[in-house]
Amino acid sequence: MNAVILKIGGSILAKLPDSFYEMVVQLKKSGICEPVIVHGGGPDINQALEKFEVESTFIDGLRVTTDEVLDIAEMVMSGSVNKKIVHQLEKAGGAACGVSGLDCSLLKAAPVDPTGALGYVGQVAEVNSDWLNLLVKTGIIPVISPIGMDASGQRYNINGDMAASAVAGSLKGKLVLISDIPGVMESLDNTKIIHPVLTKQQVEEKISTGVIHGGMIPKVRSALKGLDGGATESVILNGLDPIDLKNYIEGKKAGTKVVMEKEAYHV
Ligand SMILES: Nc1ncnc2c1ncn2[C@@H]1O[C@H](COP(=O)(O)OP(=O)(O)O)[C@@H](O)[C@H]1O
Ligand SMILES: CC(=O)N[C@@H](CCC(=O)OP(=O)(O)O)C(=O)O
Repeated sequence: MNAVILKIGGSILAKLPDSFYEMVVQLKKSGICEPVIVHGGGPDINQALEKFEVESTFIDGLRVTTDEVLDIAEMVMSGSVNKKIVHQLEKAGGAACGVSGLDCSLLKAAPVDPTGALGYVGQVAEVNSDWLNLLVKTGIIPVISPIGMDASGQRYNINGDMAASAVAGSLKGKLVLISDIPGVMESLDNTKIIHPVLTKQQVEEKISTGVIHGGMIPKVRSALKGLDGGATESVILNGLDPIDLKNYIEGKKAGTKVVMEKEAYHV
C-alpha cells in the first residue's frame, strides 16, 4: 500500500482551502496513494483552555498535561477539530472516518517522560495497523486524533507530529507534516531561506543553536523518528499553498525533506 500520512497542524487548520481537501479526495479516488490523516489542534486547545481558565505550559514544544488539560485536549481534538476535517473531506466527496487513538486501541501509548515532569504526555508504543489497513482498504480516509491509552487505561495527550510519525512508520508510508511555514527556515524573519533538505546532524545542530525552536522541535524530531521506524520519506510542507502537496506527490521539490544522511537524498 502506498500510504501517505498527512499530518495537519493546528496552526494551519483554519486556513486550509477547500482545494486542499479536494486534492486529498482526488488522490484517494485516483489510486495515486492512500491518504491517512493525523491532526493536531494546539491553537484550538489553547483557546478552550483560556475559556475554562486552565493554564498550561510547554517544554520543548510539548504541552505539560494535567488531568484537567487532558480532558480539554481530548474534547477539542477528538471532538470539534476531528469533525471539522471529516466534514471538509465529506464535503469534497470523500468517505472519511474520524477516530481517536482510543478507538480499537489504534494508538497504544506510553509516557514520554517517566519522571512525570510532562504529566500525561504520551508517545505511541504501538499502532493497530491491521485495523487501519482495513479502514483504508474499504475506501475510507481515516482521520486520527492523537489521544492514546496505555495498558492500565490511562489516557495520554500525544503531540500530533509524534502520532503521525508512528502511523507512518507502522504503515511504511510517506510522512508529510503540513504546517503554516514553507519549510524549515534559517530565520523566521527571513522566510526566503528555506532548507530543501536537512540531515539528522543538521537538525540537532539547528535545535541546539535555537534556529529550530518551539513547535518545530517535535516536528523535525518526529520526521527523523518516522524514518527510523519504517517511514519511507519525511517532509515538512506548506499547507497555505496546496501546490506544495501536489508538487511533492509528483516527485518535485517542495518544503523541507528530512533525511538521516546526505547520501540518502537524491532529487
Ligand atoms: N526554523 C524554523 N523554521 C520554521 N518554523 C519554525 C522554525 N523554528 C520554529 N518554528 C515555528 O514552528 C511553527 C510550527 O510549529 P507548530 O506551531 O507546532 O505547528 P503545527 O500546529 O502546524 O504543528 C512555525 O509556525 C514557526 O513559528
Ligand atoms: C503533548 C502535546 O503537546 N500535545 C499537543 C497536541 C496537539 C498538537 O500536536 O497540535 P499541533 O499539531 O497544532 O502542534 C498539544 O496539547 O498542543
